[in-house]
Amino acid sequence: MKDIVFIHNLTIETIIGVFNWEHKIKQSLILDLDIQWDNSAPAANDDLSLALDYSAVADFTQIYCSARQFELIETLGEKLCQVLFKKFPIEEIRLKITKPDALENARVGIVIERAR
Ligand SMILES: Nc1nc2c(c(=O)[nH]1)N=C([C@H](O)[C@@H](O)CO)CN2
Repeated sequence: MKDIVFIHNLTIETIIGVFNWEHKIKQSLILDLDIQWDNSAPAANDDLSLALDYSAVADFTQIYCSARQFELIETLGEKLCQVLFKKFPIEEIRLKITKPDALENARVGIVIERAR
């Protein structure tokens, strides 16, 4: 089994959606990130500089997503993975994006898994 650093329930307000009315308002998205990271060295040394700092990843993700505008959550997910690979030395990401207000009678979203 591989180690993970996770950030779950990261709530972001951004412009997202395919319809014209969605281009004029911000909507909530909930992101769950599971990022592969070997946690043994940071644990052995009790050293944040060896760890994947979840607050740095969460802050970066928040700023990136709230500053961009896409139609599909698939596009946002793909672009976010690409910039996370550039910004942090990470190898694999599982990303779930939920759009909680999209449907009244269901919870919908996507899951993607990407490797560098
Ligand atoms: N697979 C997807 N389906 C839909 C998306 C999406 O981003 N990915 N978006 C919409 C609309 O924007 C919808 O959320 C408006 O309520 C519809 N289907």
